[in-house]
Amino acid sequence: MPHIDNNPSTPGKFKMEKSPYIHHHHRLRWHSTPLVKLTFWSFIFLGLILMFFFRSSPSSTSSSLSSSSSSSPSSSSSSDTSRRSLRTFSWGGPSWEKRVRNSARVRASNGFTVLVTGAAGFVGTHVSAALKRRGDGVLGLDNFNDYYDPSLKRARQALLERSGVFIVEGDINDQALLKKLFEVIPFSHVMHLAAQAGVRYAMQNPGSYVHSNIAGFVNLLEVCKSANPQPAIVWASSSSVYGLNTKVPFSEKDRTDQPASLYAATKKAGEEIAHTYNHIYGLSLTGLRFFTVYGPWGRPDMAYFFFTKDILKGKSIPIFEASNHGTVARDFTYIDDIVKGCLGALDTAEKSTGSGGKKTGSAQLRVFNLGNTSPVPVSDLVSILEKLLKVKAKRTVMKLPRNGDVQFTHANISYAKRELGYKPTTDLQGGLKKFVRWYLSYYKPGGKKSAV
Ligand SMILES: O=C(O)[C@H]1O[C@H](OP(=O)(O)OP(=O)(O)OC[C@H]2O[C@@H](n3ccc(=O)[nH]c3=O)[C@H](O)[C@@H]2O)[C@H](O)[C@@H](O)[C@@H]1O
Repeated sequence: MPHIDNNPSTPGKFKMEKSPYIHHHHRLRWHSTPLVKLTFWSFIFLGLILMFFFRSSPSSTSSSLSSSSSSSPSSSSSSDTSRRSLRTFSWGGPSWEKRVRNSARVRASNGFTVLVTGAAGFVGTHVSAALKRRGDGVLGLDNFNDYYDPSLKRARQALLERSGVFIVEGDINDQALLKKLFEVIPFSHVMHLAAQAGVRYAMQNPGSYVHSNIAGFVNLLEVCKSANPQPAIVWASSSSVYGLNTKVPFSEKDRTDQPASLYAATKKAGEEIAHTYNHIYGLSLTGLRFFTVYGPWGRPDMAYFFFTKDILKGKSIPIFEASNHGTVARDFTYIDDIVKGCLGALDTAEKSTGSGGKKTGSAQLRVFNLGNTSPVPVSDLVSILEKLLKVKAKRTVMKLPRNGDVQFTHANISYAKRELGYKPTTDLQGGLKKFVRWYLSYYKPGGKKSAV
């Protein structure tokens, strides 16, 4: 976030700081020249305007930022980022508070009160809807950034609204907003899914990953540790933390100190940060390492999604392969299975132990793989899509770019099975069938929506 201190110092500022105190006689000299006086006061005036501009973002506004580009992640620029940083959100007031309370109202006996960050995102929408369906109180939070087409996020929001879930518009970096939410609702759980996602985009906009996945996460944990009662937190880590690990299938005990992308490094940092907050403040924390989640209402920046769009358009699709024609594969995991894993993690999360910002005993700290245990080569993913779409893809085989991608992922899920009762039941063929059905109805030719 741009800060007033980050503005380059002006010559006037420099003179202001140095001259009056260190070289007193110089100060007298400049004040004798009208031109110097004019320049001096112009800088003061400019400085005041700048100060007013930055300070006038009220505390009820947040620094959005997290991300990036317009519809395509590749079109971002630093000016985009700073423009977004100044985006404001309005929140507060009696009718806003009423919507917050209604949304968070628990309907089932022993139901939870869950704050879902990233609720307009792919996983966030599905998890919020599932929690609401079973009678938990759910409040969403999302900054609706334009990393990918925000109209899809708005459509998900409308979907949730119909089931009674209100999404507060704001950023996880906005401490005043988070504090306010905890003042209004004593959340029993936080499902933290807000993040800057995407492996390859991290090379174009590294700051957005640090801002959302590290600074935003720390800000959220700061508010949670001071809340009374402290909530239990379940949050999204990533299969990418295994990085260059070659031992398969990936087990939670394997090394995760060789991330291949900044994205992976920020998720790994999140796991270490979780350890710290658990250790110092007694926060109950569960990290879920998602393995390439796909399905209806998915993310347009992911391969299965834009392959579908491009196959339908007759545009060629780049299929990555490793050196020596090595297969690139992913343990694609269907959204409904991931949702079950998220609910299982919430249901088995123990209470945090801290109070008044102080730890009173040890608390639960867990990390689970949520995968499908069945890696599929990317070329097979394309073949399945061709059959479902009844269109032949124009394939362009390319070398796996050296920008963060790993060659394969494969989850060992026995720990999640034992502790969370996690058992994926949808294979890639069945899951893509549901995705394609959704895609075709959402982006109906002649319909209102156009594929991003
Ligand atoms: O499992 C995870 O933790 C991660 O899964 C995905 O990352 P990724 O597996 O790279 O998903 P895609 O970008 O959809 O790529 C899927 C596969 O298609 C390949 N691909 C991608 C893009 C492309 O143009 N061509 C291509 O062959 C990739 O190498 C990869 O093997 C998500 O984008 C991340 O946010 C998430 O954290």
